[in-house]
Order: sequence, then C-alpha cells, then structure tokens
Amino acid sequence: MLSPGYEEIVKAPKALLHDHLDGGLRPATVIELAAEVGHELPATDATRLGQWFIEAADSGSLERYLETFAHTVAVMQTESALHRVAYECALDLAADGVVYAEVRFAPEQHLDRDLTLHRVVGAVLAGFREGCAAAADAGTPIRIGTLLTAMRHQARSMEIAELAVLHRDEGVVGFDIAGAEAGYPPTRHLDAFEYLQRENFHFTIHAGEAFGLPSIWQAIQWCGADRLGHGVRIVDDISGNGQLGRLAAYVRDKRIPLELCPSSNVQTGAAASIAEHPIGLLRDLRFRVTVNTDNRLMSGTSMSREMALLVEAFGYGWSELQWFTVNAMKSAFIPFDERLVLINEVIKPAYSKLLA
Ligand SMILES: O=c1[nH]cnc2c1ncn2[C@H]1C[C@H](O)[C@@H](CO)O1
Ligand SMILES: [Zn+2]
Repeated sequence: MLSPGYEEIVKAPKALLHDHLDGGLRPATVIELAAEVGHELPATDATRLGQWFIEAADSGSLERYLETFAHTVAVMQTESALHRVAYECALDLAADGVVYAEVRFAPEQHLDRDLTLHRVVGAVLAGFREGCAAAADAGTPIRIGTLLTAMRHQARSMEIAELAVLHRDEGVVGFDIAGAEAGYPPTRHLDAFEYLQRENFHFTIHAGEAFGLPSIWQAIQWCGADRLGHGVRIVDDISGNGQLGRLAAYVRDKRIPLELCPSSNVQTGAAASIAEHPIGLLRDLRFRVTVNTDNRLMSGTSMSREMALLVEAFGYGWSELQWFTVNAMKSAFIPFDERLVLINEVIKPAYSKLLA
C-alpha cells in the first residue's frame, strides 16, 4: 500500500490535544495586531516574520524557545485580539482536517492592559465558538475544548484552577501548567492540583520536556496528572534493550497519555531529530502515544505536517495514523460518550476507507 501523502493526511480526521493558542497565530495576524497597538516586531513582512519565529525558536533550549512568545502575547491584550486569534485558530485547525482539538493558553498573560481574567476567558471562548460555527459552515466541522494554563514560575495556579472550574460548562475542559520546567517542579502548584481533583476536573502537566524523570514522577505521583504534556523523557527510564523501569512501567500500565510534540522537541533540544525522536520506541512499546503540534507558529507546522514527518521518518501507514488519532480521542477531556461518537462516527469510518 502507498504511504499516506500530505494531501490525503490533511483530509483524514485528526485529533489534537496539545496546541497553544499564543503559539499558533498567523504571521499576518501578528503583524496587523502589532500595528494596532504599536508593538515593534523583528520583521514586518508575513513570510519573513514566520521564518523569524521558526529560526528564533530553533534554539536548542526551552528557555530561549519561550522568549519568542513575548511577541504573540504582546498583541493578545484586548478582547477583540483574543477573539480574532481564537476564531482563526479554529478555522486553521479545521482546514487542516482536525476534528477535535484541545487548545490551551495562560489567561494571566493577557492582563497587561485593562482586561480581567474572566473577560480574557470569555473572549477566547466566544472566538472558538464562532470559529467552530464558521468551520462547520465551510464543511469542515471541528470541536474545540479549551484548557487554561497557569505559568509554573508564577504563583497564580490556584486562581487559574478556580477560573477553569468556573467556566467548565462554557467550553473549558481542563487545566495545565507551562513555562520553563527546570527549577519549577509541578509540586510548587500542589494546592491547585488537589483542588482540581476535589472538583472532579481534568488536568495535564507539561513534564519531561526540558527536565527528566523527577518532573514526570511528581506530575503523576504527587499531583495526579491525567496526561503528560510531552513526557518524552520517560525514555530515560527505559534501558537499551527495552526494559522498563518502575516509573515507565507505571505510565504504560496506567495508559497515561503522552502528548508528544515531535518538531517542538527537536527545536528545544529534547530530541536530536524527528528520525531519532523517542516516539518510534514509545509506539513500539505501546505507550499511549499521541501526536501534537505544541506551537504551530514557532515550528512552522500543523497536525498534518507532524504526521507527514512521522510517515517519512518511521514509515508509518494509515493504521499507525489511526492509532495515534484514536489514542488522542480516548485521552480527550470531554465526556466519554462524546469521545465515542467522534471515534465511531467520524474517525473510524474515515480510516477504514483509507485502509481499504
Ligand atoms: O512546550 C512548551 N513547554 C513549556 N511551556 C510552553 C510550551 N509551549 C508553550 N509554552 C508556554 C508559552 C506560552 O506563553 C504559555 C501558554 O500557552 O505556555
Ligand atoms: Zn506545550
């Protein structure tokens, strides 16, 4: 059978669990919004700006990679800008064939002007709602769940966790912490995670990206994370012959989803190349692997491109792409019955045609 081509991958339904709103703006939108607020950018032509983001993020360090967000966050400080960015995000993901996405952002980073946390969340949720309606009209339906992120070097995680629970019936489906990992362990935010568990709410934690096993261990065993944002360094607990250490065995046994982001990991130095990315080993060992974009602007990528890169590097076919997609859908934070509908009525029928 021919290996999946890029155009066919775009048409196949895909599920995305790890995508940052402030890491997915269109370069042209960054330029227009920057002009409105007088923010100076490193380039004023959309192609050159897009290239600047990719090159600046290609730094080999998470800390330097994160510096590029200064330019996107700076232009997302009004309700209309947040609404527009969320609206375009929904359209862009839908046009790429994503049928389910969880998109995250940190409300506390959008208070530089006069917004409140509630208004920030309201503007993003409205943007997603209207973007999803427009995508459905265009014949590319998509469902989007929002995750609220707290920045791990700050001290607002409890407040953001409460904000997420407060908006749970309006589209917020989960919580996360992000930012520089080394020096900021997940247990710094233990009170927020314990609160979320008492509320029967869902959360993922960026862990095992720029820091190793202790971060993953804390995220799972102290904080109770449902999923791992990246978690790629779980390979440090797997020996050369595929023998699993206790933590890796626990993660696999409990089917804890790994939100792997191949291109982002190469840019931050967590993997040497796509071909050497641990996703190959983790899939062979049947961890609950999912494929994600992380930051489409900083990596110049999309869900289809990430899958095409894996097809090229590992020789994957439709059955592996379906497996990643069903894994993601099973691991989503929306209710079980709604996940099943997407798996049985959208994903499986499409892949069975592609597999035929
Ligand atoms: O991959 C990441 N690791 C840690 N933090 C990240 C990553 N991608 C984005 N962020 C940060 C920068 C954003 O401003 C913030 C909220 O989306 O999350
Ligand atoms: Zn991330």
